[in-house]
Amino acid sequence: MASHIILPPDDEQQRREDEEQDGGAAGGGEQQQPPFSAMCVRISRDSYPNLRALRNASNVSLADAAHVKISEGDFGYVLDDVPHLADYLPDVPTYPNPLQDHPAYSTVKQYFVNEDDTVPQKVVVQKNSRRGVHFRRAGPRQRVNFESDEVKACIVTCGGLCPGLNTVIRELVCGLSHMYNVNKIYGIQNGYKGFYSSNYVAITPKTVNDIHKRGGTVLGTSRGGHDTKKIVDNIQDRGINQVYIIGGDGTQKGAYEIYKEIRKRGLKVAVAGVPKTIDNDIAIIDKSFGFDSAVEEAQRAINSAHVEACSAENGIGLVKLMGRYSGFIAMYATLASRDVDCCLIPESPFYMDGEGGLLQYVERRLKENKHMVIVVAEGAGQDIIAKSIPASDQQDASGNKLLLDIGLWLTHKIKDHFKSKKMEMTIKYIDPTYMIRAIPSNAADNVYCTLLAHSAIHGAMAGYSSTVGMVNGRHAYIPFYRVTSTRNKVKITDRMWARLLSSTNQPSFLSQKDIDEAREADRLANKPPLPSVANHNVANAFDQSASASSNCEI
Ligand SMILES: Nc1ncnc2c1ncn2[C@@H]1O[C@H](COP(=O)(O)OP(=O)(O)O)[C@@H](O)[C@H]1O
Ligand SMILES: O=P(O)(O)OC[C@H]1O[C@](O)(COP(=O)(O)O)[C@@H](O)[C@@H]1O
Ligand SMILES: [Mg+2]
Repeated sequence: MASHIILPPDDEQQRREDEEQDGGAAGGGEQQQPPFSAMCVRISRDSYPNLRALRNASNVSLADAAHVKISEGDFGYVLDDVPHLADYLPDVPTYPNPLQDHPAYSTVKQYFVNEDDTVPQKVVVQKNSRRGVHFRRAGPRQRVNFESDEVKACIVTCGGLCPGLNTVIRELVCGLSHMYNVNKIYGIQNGYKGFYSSNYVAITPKTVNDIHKRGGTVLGTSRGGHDTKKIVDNIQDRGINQVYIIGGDGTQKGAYEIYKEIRKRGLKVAVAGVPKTIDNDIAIIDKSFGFDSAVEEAQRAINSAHVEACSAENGIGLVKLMGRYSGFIAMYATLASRDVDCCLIPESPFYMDGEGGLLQYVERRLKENKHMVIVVAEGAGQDIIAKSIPASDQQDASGNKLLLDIGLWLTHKIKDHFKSKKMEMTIKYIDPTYMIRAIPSNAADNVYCTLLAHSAIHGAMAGYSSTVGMVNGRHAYIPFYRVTSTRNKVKITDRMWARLLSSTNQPSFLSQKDIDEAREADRLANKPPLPSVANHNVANAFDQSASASSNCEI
């Protein structure tokens, strides 16, 4: 992985401009800070020449650097922009947005989003803060790059299930049809491989009318099967010009590959990613759709575990929840429930035996309360299980590591412990993982899915290719590379995890070394390595925004 971005090698003019800029930026004195009151900051196109800021964002491979569009404004303002059709098709025509004649929208005071509106990545600032990184605000544009009858859109869902998938599909179809009068919309079946191995299915508002009441995805989904060339060949052959891709981090990586191939071929095709993940592990965005529904459903399992535990002598209820690398569902379900005595997540190491270990805590809790509830995220404690069970290193078709069953393993360990102590106890292990992600989305998620779908449509119609997402409560177009280059994780050095520890009263299980390591990891994650000749304005902006990257933190 490259430590920073470089300019495309063929852009000699840009290189010269950058060198001139370097001098200015390095020699600049202190700038006065503007008032920072609005969520969306308006910028002027002329105020930010294009830039060597490219070199300062982290986690972007050299090959991707050519696709990064970063612009600078005053007072440390940085726009991390998304690609547009006009970037490689300079003569792409524009048309008035048909929404302007739509009766439902005629009363809206300012329906169209100003082209220069942007959304800040960080909203908590200090008096002297630089303005930091911004994303292009989502929403309908005055002019679009597609005529309604020219659009041939397709929708695909990839990866694991998540509540709300059907709602997003429904709202994409209804939004395209009702807002933009698009009537050529196709469903790709069973994930990425469906682009080249199945028929495309025509979908209309009528056929999707009731699907939001059902869990799963009516289009089907799968892991693996991403073959960029075959996918783009099919898009090209079938004349598709808007591709809506709903899926998690793996899917968004795939969407980015598709976009790059489309651009390489010079096709007039917009790619819109709608991020999906029940684990809530997608970077930058506030929260992924379906997450609230999943946390709500998890309460039912935790309640059952509590009832079982309370009804037995020394009863333990153990609930395993999803969360491969990120323990957000476990953390939020625990905080919401208040019946949980211990929550274990992948981000927070723990140990079983000895002073301060899990077994000692369980024993103490049973002696005090006669019952307890443990919530464990599926990715927790994989390192300790691997010590007792040889790890197989198996992967799923998408290359995700297959996990060992921490719930079952803990159940046996706890049973063995109390047996050796000759202490009566009962443990009930509940694994509701697939039940939680197979439900339909709740009301709040349904609304969220609708807005995401609409943002995706407005962006594609206006010629942008990006992932859509909510950033600090406002919808934004986020570059693909940004959502795929890091993973959102629970920060055990943040206040939210402290709240959890204080609500469960569990030990933190952390040694000083663990804490130091966690702090160091945060520090490194928040500080992109700087190139030798740095533009400090932009570097600082990235610094600040990175420290705000822990979404779901209050
Ligand atoms: N690095 C990648 N490049 C291209 N496609 C990918 C990449 N990682 C995953 N994919 C594809 O994205 C799809 C979904 O990925 P997966 O990891 O299973 O789920 P999710 O998108 O929910 O994380 C799969 O079809 C997989 O082949
Ligand atoms: O059995 P499957 O379908 O592979 O799904 C299991 C995984 O799906 C997840 O829900 C995550 O799915 P995504 O990667 O699709 O977001 C994990 O929590 C879980 O490990
Ligand atoms: Mg994933």
